[in-house]
Amino acid sequence: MRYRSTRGTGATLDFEQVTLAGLAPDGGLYVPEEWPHFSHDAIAALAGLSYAETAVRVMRPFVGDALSDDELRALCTQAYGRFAHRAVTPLAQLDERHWVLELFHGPTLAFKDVALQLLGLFFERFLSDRDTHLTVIGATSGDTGSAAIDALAGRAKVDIFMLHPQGRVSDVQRRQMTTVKAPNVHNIAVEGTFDDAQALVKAMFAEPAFARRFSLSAVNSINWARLMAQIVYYFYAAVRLGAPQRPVAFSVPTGNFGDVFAGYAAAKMGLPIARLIVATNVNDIVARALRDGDYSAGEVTPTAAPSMDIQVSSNFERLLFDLDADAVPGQMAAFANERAMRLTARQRAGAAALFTGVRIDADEMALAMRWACEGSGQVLDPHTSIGLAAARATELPANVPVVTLATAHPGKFRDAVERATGVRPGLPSRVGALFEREERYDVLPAELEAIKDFISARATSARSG
Ligand SMILES: Cc1ncc(COP(=O)(O)O)c(C=O)c1O
Ligand SMILES: N[C@@H](CCOP(=O)(O)O)C(=O)O
Repeated sequence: MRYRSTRGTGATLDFEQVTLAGLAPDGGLYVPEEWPHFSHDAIAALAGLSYAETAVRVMRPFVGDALSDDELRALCTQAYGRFAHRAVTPLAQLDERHWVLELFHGPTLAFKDVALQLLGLFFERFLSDRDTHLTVIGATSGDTGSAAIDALAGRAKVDIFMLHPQGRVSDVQRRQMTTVKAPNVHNIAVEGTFDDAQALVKAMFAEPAFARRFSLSAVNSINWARLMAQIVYYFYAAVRLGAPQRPVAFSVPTGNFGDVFAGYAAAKMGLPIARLIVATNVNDIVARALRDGDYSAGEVTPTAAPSMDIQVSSNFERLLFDLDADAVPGQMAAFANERAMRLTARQRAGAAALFTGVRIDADEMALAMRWACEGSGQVLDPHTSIGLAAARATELPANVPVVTLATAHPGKFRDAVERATGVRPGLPSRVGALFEREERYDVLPAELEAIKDFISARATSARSG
């Protein structure tokens, strides 16, 4: 399998190269040259397999010869061995139609662990026979940061610099990042929004000399390996609910469009997905784009679901490329200049065939959280509740089960959950004594030169190179 950039320039890469590269030098995102196809029988054969074995089968065509079957299996077994639930991503039923897929049983309590535990091992494996020290840069609205830091802390040959928007992540999220003491971990609180942090990360990749000097790599969902690992749980859940015989719908709390794009990839690979519900909070750029073709970024509004407080949704570019590739370079240039662009007719029609965008406000989120809590005793976090509210608002054929992706543990957002339900969720013991540990982070302005200077002064590759 080879990967090409959504901006259409530059060389194609293999899986190992694409994993280490992160973002393409032309500013695009890497996508596979073609989608592997799973037949009805190949999907049926996934029934009863463990999560790790399902992961091996689903990811195999994307990995190519970068890893042998045995190597891939060993890495998946190691990554998913750290999850607190034997099913890794178990399903819980809310009523006859609604299910939640619990993606928060990893070490840092959010769906990010599913991919990042594996990505940390891929980095280690691919760097083992290279004379390279990687500088991983990332932007987080709260969950990617802690998951990436957990996956990379203390690893040889990798430094991680993680940018979060100052004051806009929950106290648990911040402490999960800032109380990690490993010397290769560097936390930066940026005076701005997540979008500012993400733009700074992309700007560093766009400077070839800087990117080369520090061997930059990415842990955000701009890195293809992240999305590849997220495709697995769509197969795992759908097969448990009757696929390939029965189609399943998914409702996905959405910000950067990575998780729901992984669902789109699963559908392209042959999984019978009846609908992908793209659930946003009031930061609804993607819901608007799907509804009206208008992809225009407004100001970010802080909400009780801070991980989705995003207006520039990186992975939407991958969808636009898959639906009408020729239009993408012009659209992205327009967006860079005006923070606005329009979808083509082909993109709108192609997206409408599978996606429904739904914007959920604070009251609707709280209502859904209470419905789950009172009806089935399930305490959901604000992001998952947005997904559930959108799922309940979407009409589907009677025999189609709807799976809402439970993207975070409610304990990460205790105050918001308590406000809506009166229940204050606890934190699982695996996160440790977060509130007793000392925090360590630097506050920097959202300015490229300030961030580059900070990285230049601390990256190991600067000392050795
Ligand atoms: C808890 C939670 N839910 C949902 C999302 C949105 O996922 P995506 O950015 O892949 O659309 C995020 C952030 O990525 C998150 O941390
Ligand atoms: N919600 C995310 C934002 C970054 O998303 P990613 O999936 O692109 O890493 C976060 O928690 O940081």
